[in-house]
Amino acid sequence: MMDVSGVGFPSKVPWKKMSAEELENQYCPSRWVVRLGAEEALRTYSQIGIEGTTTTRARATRKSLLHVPYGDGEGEKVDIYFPDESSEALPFFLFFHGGYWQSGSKDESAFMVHPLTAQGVAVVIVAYGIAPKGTLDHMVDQVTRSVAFVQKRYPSNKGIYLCGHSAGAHLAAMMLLADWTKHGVTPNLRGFFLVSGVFDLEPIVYTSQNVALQLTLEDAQRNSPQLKVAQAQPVDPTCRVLVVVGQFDSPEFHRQSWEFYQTLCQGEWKASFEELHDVDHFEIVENLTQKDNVLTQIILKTIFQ
Ligand SMILES: N[C@@H](CC(=O)c1ccccc1NC=O)C(=O)O
Repeated sequence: MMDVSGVGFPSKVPWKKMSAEELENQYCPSRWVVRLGAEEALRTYSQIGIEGTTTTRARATRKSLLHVPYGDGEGEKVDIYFPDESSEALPFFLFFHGGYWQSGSKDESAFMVHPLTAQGVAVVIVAYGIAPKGTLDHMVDQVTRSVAFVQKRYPSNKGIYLCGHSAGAHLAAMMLLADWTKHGVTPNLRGFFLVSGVFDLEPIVYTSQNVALQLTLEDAQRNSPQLKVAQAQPVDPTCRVLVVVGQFDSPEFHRQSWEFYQTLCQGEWKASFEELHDVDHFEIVENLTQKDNVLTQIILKTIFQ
């Protein structure tokens, strides 16, 4: 009989039947890049991130507040980039970089600053304490505090939008589950952009990524929005959640995004799903440097709808 639900046993845990090599491959995004070799793809990604952030782009040309602390801990800093207008009644777009919770930094992740600030959006690039020094639980706490910080500092904001890439999409998705009561503020969350994310962390435990992360199965389950989001209530039921994956992302990354989207739909979340044509795990973010890019346009349309 056909499984019309699409979430029956065979489709739900295909990774459990994979060999260790196949699982490693599925969770190594650079191996799925078709336009370049794996190492060159990673180099290009970090080069575009650095160029977009420092030398000629965001920091040189936009009004900004750099290395602003959102907490007392080491590295708990954000960079805030502003549009030309001086109002603080702006939409705020927060970005959480990827790198499997063990690489990347805010200083090379300001990809989208130009096209978004040009349209009147303030962009906040968030740093968090990566592994092996930082634990995943601590990163989730840091990200929660960074969101609360923006709401407290800019109470007249016209909406807070969270965007994460890959591991950063996981951190952003954890904010769907956050308990804001202990932070003394309810952020004005209006949208989530979850780009090429990982939402069920259990398979990661069995890959080489876990050497630095040291996740137990319990850590992975506690930090898996896939397992928790159906029970969570949106603070604002009109808040949009957009799940996006690249055509050339691996089948496991496609499965992760699709199943997370389906679970969101089973709850009360206003979710949508997009597979972006002709892009891989890295181009999907690199292209946010361009104003005419399809994801840039989706983001702007969502913010200004
Ligand atoms: N070592 C990984 C790197 C990686 O996954 C990655 C690198 C930059 C930004 C996001 C990444 N993936 C998930 O967070 C790879 O070779 O694909």
